[in-house]
Amino acid sequence: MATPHISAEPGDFADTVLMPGDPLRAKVIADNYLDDVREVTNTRNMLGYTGRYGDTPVSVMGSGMGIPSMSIYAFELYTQYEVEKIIRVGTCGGISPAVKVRDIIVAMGASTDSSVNRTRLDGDDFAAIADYGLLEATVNAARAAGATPRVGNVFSSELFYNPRANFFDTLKAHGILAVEMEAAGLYGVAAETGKRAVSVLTVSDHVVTGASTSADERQNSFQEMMQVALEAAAHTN
Ligand SMILES: O=P(O)(O)O[C@H]1O[C@H](CO)[C@@H](O)[C@H]1O
Ligand SMILES: O=c1cc[nH]c(=O)[nH]1
Repeated sequence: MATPHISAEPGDFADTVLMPGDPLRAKVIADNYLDDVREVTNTRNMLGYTGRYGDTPVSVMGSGMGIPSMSIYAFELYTQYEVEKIIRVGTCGGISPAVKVRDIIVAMGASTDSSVNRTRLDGDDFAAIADYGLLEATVNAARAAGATPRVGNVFSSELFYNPRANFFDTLKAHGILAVEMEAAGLYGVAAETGKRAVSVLTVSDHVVTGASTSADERQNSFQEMMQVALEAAAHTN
């Protein structure tokens, strides 16, 4: 039975779904990392695939950009397709001076200017946090791959082009590692539905220093992040 936004049948998704923002990235992941792959949804071109990573069934599907889009897909995957774990695999802009382009960031928490989680809590603040088991598996997988993951708080911004004066300075002063646009929404949906989530991000550019990655570097760091996310999927109960 399809949902308004996903055309898959019950049982088409694996227990764990990797979600990049870009649906074409989902296709790249499916084509390059999964065996026995089949497309399970393509409504609105938001492509989704299910296959195997080694012995582990894994799905991958685009989330689109921003908390509203991620929230729709995550909610339907958790509540209609028995998905238990979502691993967001995305890009982010570095904020902290401790963070460099190509670094892997694991979002332990996600602050936001979005009101979605306050809506859930009738106006109260909500600490949007990753599932600890997924976080630990992701950090372990990154270390095993020889990377030094940065683990901490990111900011999920409603606006990519944010007009607030001193916006990045304020985030930096509060220890925010990086800015992106979905993690706080994903963590809110996971909490609401009693499911699990983590966000692993590669730093594509540094919004404070102005450093950026070449297309090749972006591709390499994305591949490293994918391996980390897939290993975490394979090693989380
Ligand atoms: O690379 P993805 O996963 O799309 O993530 C980042 O890139 C998009 C903005 O360019 C936003 O979705 C942001 O969160
Ligand atoms: O949301 C994002 C993603 C990458 N870089 C940014 O500056 N913002």
